[in-house]
Amino acid sequence: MPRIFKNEAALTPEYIPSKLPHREEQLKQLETYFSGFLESPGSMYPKVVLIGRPGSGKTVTSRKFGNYVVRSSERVRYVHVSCFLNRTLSSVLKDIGVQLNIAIPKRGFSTEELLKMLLDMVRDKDIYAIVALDDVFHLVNNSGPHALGTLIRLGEEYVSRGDKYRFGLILISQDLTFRDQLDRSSQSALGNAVIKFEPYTKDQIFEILLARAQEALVDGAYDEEILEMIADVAGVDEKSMDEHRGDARYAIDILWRASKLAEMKGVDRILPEHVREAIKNTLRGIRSDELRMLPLHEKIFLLAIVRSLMKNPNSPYIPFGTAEDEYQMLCEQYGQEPRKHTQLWEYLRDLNTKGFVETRTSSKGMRGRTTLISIPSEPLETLKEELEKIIKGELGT
Ligand SMILES: Nc1ncnc2c1ncn2[C@@H]1O[C@H](COP(=O)(O)OP(=O)(O)OP(=O)(O)O)[C@@H](O)[C@H]1O
Repeated sequence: MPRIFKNEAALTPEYIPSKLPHREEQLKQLETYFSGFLESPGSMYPKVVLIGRPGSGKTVTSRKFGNYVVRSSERVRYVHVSCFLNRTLSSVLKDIGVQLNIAIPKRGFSTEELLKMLLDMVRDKDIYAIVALDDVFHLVNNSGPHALGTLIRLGEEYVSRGDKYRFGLILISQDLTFRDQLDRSSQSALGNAVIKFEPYTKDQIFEILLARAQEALVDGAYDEEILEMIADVAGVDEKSMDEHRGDARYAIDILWRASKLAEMKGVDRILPEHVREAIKNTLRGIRSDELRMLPLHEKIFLLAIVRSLMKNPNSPYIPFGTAEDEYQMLCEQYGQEPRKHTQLWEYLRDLNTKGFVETRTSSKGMRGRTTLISIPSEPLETLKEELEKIIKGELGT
């Protein structure tokens, strides 16, 4: 009887979820740009560029649109080509051929000949397709801008052959630098239709995780707080330049790893400690040097946070006041004069900036408005041992 997963596949990178929270707008835009082509295939050659940082949902949104295309039109197909795997024009053309079930010879022909064969077959079989070129900058970087220019300017080719427009084009990339490398007329043929994918905020990551968790995990195997804890490290944050911020892939990967850990340990709930370990596995190890550099009382305060969290293994967060009480006790134990309340806030801000802790304001109603603290990326036991060792050394006890 499974205890954590009900459908583990829903946490794999290839999975296309039934809902795409926060990408409804982009999907709608795609539908609008291609509506003329879908209603009247052959009447136009629509081209759209999707840009955004890794993990911002470009691929999954394009594929989801592909499902819509197939559902809503009997005549138009959807072809998704990875330019990471197909870095030359001939390789791209062959992949399009394979997906459209058109036999194109593997070798012995120039790119121009391959293109001509593809276009002839598409016309003879009366095929229409929307082609998405994912990570298209790989094609430009490896084969030069001319390769992509050829595809963009297929419109002229159809006209000169007296054929209809057979394809629509979706170009997916992290930014628009690939477009700047194209020659003038290809740029103008490409046009200005650009759909932007902003990095996800913490709240957005939370909702994405919630939707995925509902598909993948057994009810009761996770608390929403567990998902918030992951959202804290994966959502965009003005303070952090971490490249993973805003990346849904990273967030889903952490959830999957934490679920796996819970499963391996034979328990039926994902605990904060599983999340910490999962995040630690995706990142660097414990940052002893950075710990050492903190002022003594900031270390004691961090240790107080760690100890408070350890007393509450089921919850990822503790209120500020709890950490403060624990800090007072620790100061007594270490024979230290406690620092003032305002100084502790300064420490908290610094610990947050350095990535040791995350903070959020508690939701209204639940606990009143208070600052909640979590330590998402370090197993507490190792952090506690390390801090105690350093503090002892510093106090010479
Ligand atoms: N809004 C969303 N809802 C649910 N899952 C999402 C959402 N956005 C992204 N994902 C998931 O996050 C992962 C990464 O998304 P995707 O591959 O689409 O990103 P990308 O922008 O194409 O990144 P890259 O540039 O690295 O290819 C996938 O597993 C995808 O299913």
